[in-house]
Amino acid sequence: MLRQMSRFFRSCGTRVYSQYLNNSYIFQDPNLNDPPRILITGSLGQLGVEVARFLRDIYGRENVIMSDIIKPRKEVFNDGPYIFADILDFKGLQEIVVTHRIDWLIHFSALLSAIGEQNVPLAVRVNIEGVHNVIELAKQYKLKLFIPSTIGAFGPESPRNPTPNITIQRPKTIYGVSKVHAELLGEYYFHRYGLDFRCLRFPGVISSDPPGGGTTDYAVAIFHDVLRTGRFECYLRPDTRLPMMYIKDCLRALWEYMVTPAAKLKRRVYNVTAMSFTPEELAATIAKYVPEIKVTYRPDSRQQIADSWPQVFDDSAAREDWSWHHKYDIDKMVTAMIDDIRRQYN
Ligand SMILES: NC(=O)C1=CN([C@@H]2O[C@H](COP(=O)(O)OP(=O)(O)OC[C@H]3O[C@@H](n4cnc5c(N)ncnc54)[C@H](O)[C@@H]3O)[C@@H](O)[C@H]2O)C=CC1
Ligand SMILES: CC(=O)[C@H](N)C(=O)O
Repeated sequence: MLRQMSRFFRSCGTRVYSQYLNNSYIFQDPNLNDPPRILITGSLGQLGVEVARFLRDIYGRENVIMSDIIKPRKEVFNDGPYIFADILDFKGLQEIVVTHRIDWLIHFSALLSAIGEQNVPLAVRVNIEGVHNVIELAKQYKLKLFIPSTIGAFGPESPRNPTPNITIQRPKTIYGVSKVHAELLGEYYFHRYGLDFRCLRFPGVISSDPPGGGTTDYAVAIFHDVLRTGRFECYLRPDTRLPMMYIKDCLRALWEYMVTPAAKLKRRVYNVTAMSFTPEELAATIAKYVPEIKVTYRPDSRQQIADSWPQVFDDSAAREDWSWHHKYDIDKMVTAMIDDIRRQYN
């Protein structure tokens, strides 16, 4: 149904289609008549599956190629092009870009903050060598390159409330170090070679898909546990405030940023966010809909990571330069998540 609507609106022209997608906000996407061919690396993770679905609805199923090193679920495999791509294999990536005539590269492959600390050498390879490969590839084939960064690119010496777009960045995880590296390398390639590098620093992203080993994952796990059992044991202290965003805002931020004309961008790396809350505040909001909820707290090593991250993220530069605005606050996100997860379990 969504696909049929998308086709209908697309046939009406850019303006109408964009209005339909954004509801109240008309966003001009000049790519609709000649859709880009998009490769997503690490596409079987929490964000990749959703981003692929979102972009396929806009640009057509065949134009968005999902890739990863793991075997896809049947539904993912049947939903559109899926190929094996190891981001450590430069020649293999070259072959994919050439064979599939890729225009945009969305680079999601990474080891997240908590899992990265458990295997630093692998995180260095995937998060740093992987970026070297995709950035060279993007330069060689003149691709538009999106690499997400994170609130984890800041550290204890950064101002935490709020954390501005430009400030001191001394992260204390290999994940954060690798993301600062990607931000700086991307900016360098933009200035030195004119590479169309784009990077958003996302906060914790909340969706019903399983997260990949981060510090903000509690805000996803709590919904699954509470809706199944009524209970949740949180690995962060109840007062740990972190910036967050619902998946639908994340998808729209990524797309709106990708189609913003280069002339409007005053920088290549932007903070984006939607809300900030603590586990205690999240539990209280869920309790409005699931009154029997019982949450206990047992902080582990992820507490130290969270304590070094921003509490409130200042994304005013994105709001000024390309009109970024979120639509989901904590209440709207909680009701959407409860609906999403109830549908999954029914
Ligand atoms: N989920 C979140 O809350 C946030 C995510 N991000 C960034 O967004 C991107 C995607 O995040 P998620 O989907 O949550 O991560 P995830 O951990 O769920 O997925 C990462 C994917 O990378 C793949 N991968 C690992 N090694 C690979 C290799 N050698 N070659 C190809 N693929 C490989 C994995 O198989 C996995 O499917 C990451 O770069 C992450 O840093 C940034 C901020 C917040
Ligand atoms: C905020 C992120 O980058 C990620 N979800 C993590 O917690 O590692």
